[in-house]
Amino acid sequence: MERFEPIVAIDVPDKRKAVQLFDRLSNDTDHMPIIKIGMELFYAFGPGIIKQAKERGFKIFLDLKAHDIPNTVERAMAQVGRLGVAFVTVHAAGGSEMMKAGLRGLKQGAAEARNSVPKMLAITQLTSIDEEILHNEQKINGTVMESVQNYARLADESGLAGVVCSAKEISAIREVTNPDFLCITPGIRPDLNTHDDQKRVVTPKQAAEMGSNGIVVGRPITQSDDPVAAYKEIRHEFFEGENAD
Ligand SMILES: O=C(O)c1cc(=O)[nH]c(=O)n1[C@@H]1O[C@H](COP(=O)(O)O)[C@@H](O)[C@H]1O
Repeated sequence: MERFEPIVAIDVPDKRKAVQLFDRLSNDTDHMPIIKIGMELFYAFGPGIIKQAKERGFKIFLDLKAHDIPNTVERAMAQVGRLGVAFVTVHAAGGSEMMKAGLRGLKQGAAEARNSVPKMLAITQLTSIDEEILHNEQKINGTVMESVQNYARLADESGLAGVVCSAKEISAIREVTNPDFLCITPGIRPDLNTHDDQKRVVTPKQAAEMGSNGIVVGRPITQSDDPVAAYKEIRHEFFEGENAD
């Protein structure tokens, strides 16, 4: 099973803080994480911030969670394909037509820029959603697990590389998807007493045991007094000591 280096979500408001984290995570670690650039940094600093991370040797997970009509997503993904990133995200709730259009655009943009095609991942149910929100606000019957499983099947059928989900749903997803389908899992907390706004959380070790292909971790690293030490500890837990820093 393919397992990626931990994906560190650099959810910070200013460029200086972001670059400081890039420097520390590239200079002070033997195994560099994948860097996740999300809406906060990208809306403020655009492709330039990706370039700054790439210059330090990082692979980039660009998390803009596209969710729009198929034509708009196709055209947006054509632009993303030109940026030379490793992963991109779309919402499975946009439907199979949207996901297929996004993939088409991504491949076209990547080919034009002679980049390799980024892995496209579908958001299933955000890890901040629980059954109460599913039932009362989204008006979806059934369990979170069933909804996530349904979206994963749809993403796999649409040709995507994988999904973003909680590690808790991996075994249900594996029942309905191709063997090499990726499950990338945020909602990671080394200390399960600290949830923040996350609802479906597991530890790095539990994520590994549940078959996660890669963990996404933000605040437990970026808000730590020592982000490098926190990263190393989380990485060590995920890889259970093998190959660890
Ligand atoms: O797509 C994501 O990365 C994502 C999906 C999801 O369901 N839940 C989720 O938390 N994320 C992202 O994962 C990161 C989690 O951050 P922390 O809760 O600080 O570890 C954030 O950047 C979220 O945007």
